[in-house]
Amino acid sequence: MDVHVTRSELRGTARAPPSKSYTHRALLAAGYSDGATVESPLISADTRATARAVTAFGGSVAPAGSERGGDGAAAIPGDADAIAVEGFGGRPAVPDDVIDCANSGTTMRLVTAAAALADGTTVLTGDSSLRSRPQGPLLDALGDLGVRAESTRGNGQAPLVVSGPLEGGAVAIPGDVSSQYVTALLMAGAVTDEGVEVELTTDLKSAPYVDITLELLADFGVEATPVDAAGDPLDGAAGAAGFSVPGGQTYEPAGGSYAVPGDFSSISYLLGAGAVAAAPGEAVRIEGARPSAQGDAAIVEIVEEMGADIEWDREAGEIAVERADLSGVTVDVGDTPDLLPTIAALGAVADGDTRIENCEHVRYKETDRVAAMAEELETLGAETTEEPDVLTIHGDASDLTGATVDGRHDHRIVMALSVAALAAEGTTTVRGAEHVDVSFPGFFETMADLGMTVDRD
Ligand SMILES: O=C(O)C1=C[C@@H](OP(=O)(O)O)[C@@H](O)[C@H](O)C1
Ligand SMILES: C=C(OP(=O)(O)O)C(=O)O
Repeated sequence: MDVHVTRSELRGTARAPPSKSYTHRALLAAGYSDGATVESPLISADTRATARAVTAFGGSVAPAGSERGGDGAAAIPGDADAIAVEGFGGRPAVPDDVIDCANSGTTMRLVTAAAALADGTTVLTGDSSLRSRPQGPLLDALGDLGVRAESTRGNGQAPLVVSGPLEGGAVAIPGDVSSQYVTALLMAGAVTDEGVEVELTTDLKSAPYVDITLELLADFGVEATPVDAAGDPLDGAAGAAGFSVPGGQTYEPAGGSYAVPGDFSSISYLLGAGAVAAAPGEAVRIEGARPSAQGDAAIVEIVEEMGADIEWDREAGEIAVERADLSGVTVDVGDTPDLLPTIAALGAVADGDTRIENCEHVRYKETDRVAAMAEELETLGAETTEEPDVLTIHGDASDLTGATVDGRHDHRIVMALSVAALAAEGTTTVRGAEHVDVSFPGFFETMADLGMTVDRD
């Protein structure tokens, strides 16, 4: 599907969708439990993949309050305000079919480790994008823990074959490809007999996502600890040399339910759009923005540093942003890879250079987002410089004019280019707009409600 975005003035209030990262973890944690309710979940293509996996392992998912069973993930309406999960306990059944992780890297990593707990063989696949992403370090780690975990093509990419059961043990793994490998091992390790000790062989990228994992595990009564090189406990994942999770634990959320916070990766598009295109003298307001362990909340400070006037009432979870003349910034995205597309789009609108550093791991997402943003912003008239680990957008040499740009089958590229389109002369066509279904299904409806002129084919 193509959408056609015309330069617009925005005003009014939007609500952030629930966090995709928290929803994935809450659904699987509920699966590891004897059952729990996930409140305010994100219902999207990616989280439906995790819900399907929970069902495949012998659990069940249904809108809270509905009859048990039903068609599982597919039957959950997009506006479900809670999901009742029947858990499979610590031992997943061997699925009777291939688990399709669709476009979701988080699902594939977390479910690969879960599959290792089953006393049999599970096959996992995904769409062409997901089948091109790296799974090798997790497969090697599971292999070192005594599990058969292989790529059918022998190249560390899906389809994958996993044969358990995983008993636990000590394992070393790189931290600079995907933090999801660590999350996966910690979540599964808690229900093994022996527990899992993870040693990192490199620095940890995307560390705040492991903090999300640690926070959620604690909320489910599961203990997992980041440690320094001496093995001493740390308060969080930043700078950790490893992680330790005892076995034999039971997932049990306080009160039998878990409430998912708003998604700051999705908020970044709403905040960026307001900073670029809020009507003169008016603000764009965002609800559902309470603080959590999400590293992507850094977008507030980043857009402020670019020159926008932002008010964030953390208690109420409300952000207000007005349009501003933006200036370029230098940002390290080692902890916040998903912000690169948004920051790059804003850099194309700002004066001066925007330099996005420490971004090599952003090349391993749904697409190579460093190259994709460089190329598609240049189609709009921006000037960029791409290096292996740095993307620079030269705002002074960027004069955005509407054009046809390719969303690269990547939800974040689609949404970031739509933000850039708000500052371009004329109309911009964004191809592949349907991919917002992965993390923000109502994105274009939300933007239209704020005043974006958007037509769809
Ligand atoms: O754990 C998670 O929920 C995620 C971790 C990040 O991936 P990496 O850890 O692979 O950088 C991020 O890009 C992804 O959108 C979600
Ligand atoms: C990369 C992302 O998610 P995943 O790794 O789950 O595909 C994302 O949401 O930007």
